[in-house]
Amino acid sequence: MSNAWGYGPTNGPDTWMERFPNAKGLRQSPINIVTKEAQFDPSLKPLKIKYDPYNSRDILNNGQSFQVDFVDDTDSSTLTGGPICGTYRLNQFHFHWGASDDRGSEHNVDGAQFPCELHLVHWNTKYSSFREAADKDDGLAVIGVFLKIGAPNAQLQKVLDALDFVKTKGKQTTFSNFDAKTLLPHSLDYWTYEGSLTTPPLLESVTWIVLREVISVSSVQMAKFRSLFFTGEGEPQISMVDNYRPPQLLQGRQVRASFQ
Ligand SMILES: NS(=O)(=O)c1ccc2c(c1)[C@H]1CCC[C@H]1[C@@H](c1ccccc1Cl)N2
Ligand SMILES: [Zn+2]
Repeated sequence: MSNAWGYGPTNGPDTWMERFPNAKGLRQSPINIVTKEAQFDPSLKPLKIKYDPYNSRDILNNGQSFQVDFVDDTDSSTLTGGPICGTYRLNQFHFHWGASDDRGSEHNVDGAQFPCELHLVHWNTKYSSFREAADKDDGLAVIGVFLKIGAPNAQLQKVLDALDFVKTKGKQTTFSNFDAKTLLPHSLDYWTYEGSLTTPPLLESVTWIVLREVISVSSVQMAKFRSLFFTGEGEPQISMVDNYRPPQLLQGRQVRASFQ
């Protein structure tokens, strides 16, 4: 079996640089956000997020996480404003989580990790497709949302209920009429910096937009994330947990805040 990248002891984040030289780049993600060093930038615009539930298509276990894919052939689910120029289309969202509630997020805030982090991935429509945008400096914009242990999240539960049908790598099922906006917190205050994909190919093409306000998730709901497997049907089962990359060096980058 090819030694595909993953999160295990022999193919995890510390080995990725062997096959993906971007790992040693100067704008890698995630990072630890030091809130006192994030400078308020009054020129930053509010985020404008318009998601159409009609665009949600399916849910897939891709062997590293699970993702909800969106039809992105029109401008009906878009991100504009904020730190970006132009219009970016929602392509998919996915999560990263830990084996226990004390870890799991990719970005840290003042050295603290959350049990889970949601990524909503958008691509710049100045390019013809996600794949064309994926390796351009201004190609992608990812909204990061932290999940914190608290009350059960009814909107998230709609996604978690579908996980029974995508337990193993490669499993996919229809997931229609889902409004991704219902996963967002009330406040759209954010930190932003120039970074990369947090998994191979680690392309340095992402404008990161990390929301300050968290959404809730219960411990029972976190256990549902951990019921997935990295492995395919019929293979020895390896639980899908700790699918996060640790924080990378800031390398002189500035983290800006949309709020004072
Ligand atoms: N944690 S994250 O948000 O920074 C992140 C990291 C890596 C990748 C993704 C999201 C997503 C974005 C859509 C495609 C998918 C993926 C990919 C798959 C097939 C081909 C290219 C690509 Cl890039 N890679
Ligand atoms: Zn991600």
